[in-house]
Amino acid sequence: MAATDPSDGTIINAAAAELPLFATRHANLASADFGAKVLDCTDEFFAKSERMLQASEPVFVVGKFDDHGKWMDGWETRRRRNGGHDTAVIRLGMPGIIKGLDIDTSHFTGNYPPAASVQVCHVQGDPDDSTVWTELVPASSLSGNAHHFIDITDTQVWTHLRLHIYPDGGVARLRVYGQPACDWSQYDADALHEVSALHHGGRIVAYNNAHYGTPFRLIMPGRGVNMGDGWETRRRREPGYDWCIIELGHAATIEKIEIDTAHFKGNYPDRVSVQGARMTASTDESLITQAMFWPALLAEQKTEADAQHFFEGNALRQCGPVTHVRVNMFPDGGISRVRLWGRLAV
Ligand SMILES: NC(=O)NC(NC(N)=O)C(=O)[O-]
Repeated sequence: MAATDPSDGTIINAAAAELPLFATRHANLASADFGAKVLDCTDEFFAKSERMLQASEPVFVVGKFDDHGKWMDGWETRRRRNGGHDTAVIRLGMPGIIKGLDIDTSHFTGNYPPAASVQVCHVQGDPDDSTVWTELVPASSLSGNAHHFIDITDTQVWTHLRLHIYPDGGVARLRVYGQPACDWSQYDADALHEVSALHHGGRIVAYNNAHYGTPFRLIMPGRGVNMGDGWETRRRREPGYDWCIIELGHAATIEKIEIDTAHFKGNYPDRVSVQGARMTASTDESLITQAMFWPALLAEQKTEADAQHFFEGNALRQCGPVTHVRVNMFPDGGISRVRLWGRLAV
């Protein structure tokens, strides 16, 4: 099936498409890893709705059956005989602005739903009968055993989704890519905060290369689980170095930096450095053009394999409040996590 331009919201069949930009730059807010949960669903006879939120890629296990029928890796309802359609209500792991969706019907061939739609809401706590739902994706055709990437241009913060499938069937994974929102008014303005963290609104803006791994994992909570859980570039065969730009969730004066090379042993960078900049606009284009002047926050430092490196005090150069940082790896390699703690700037 031919891929079509996602900018008009057209659904794309992944079999013919590269991953869209939103899926490479944003975290999946509907991932069980972040605490996303299915709160309610009309039916889950064949396969539990919670499987739809697993971070792992869906699998098909030949010959695996349970008491209900064929074991399927996703959410699957029974065949409806009396009209109506199935729904599932999902609480996102973090409230956020949704940039794109993937309704993934991988391995559902004779039992995928022919259409789906998505509604969203923003509520304190969980939705109830009085909740007003807003349509995010109108009823759209699905095909079997395929990704359906849907570009979203909305700017509001949402807490929950309601997935409708028409009339019934199976969805392997629902992925909701977006930018977590952080309400800084709830935080102590004088304390030190991890301003680069994903859950604090940190964002990977750009990088020169990410042949292996996924750069947004750099700003995830916790330590990496394996070498795939981080940012890794291809082997550099020409002069230069690799870099990645992180937009902080809040402008801050940086007091502490962590570079964690967990699991990178034969491919950790020889050296790292960090630069900072205060930007007025946050579009990718303006960053690239303004990137001529990036004062050093952390001069080049030798790194070690599979280790956390902490830099604070005199190890850091002060350059005032920054909104963005640029992490450099010399000449190339892999980093699992980057964390920057700072005092919030006004
Ligand atoms: N072979 C099947 O998958 N059949 C049924 N589904 C499961 N999971 O057994 C069905 O009717 O959709």
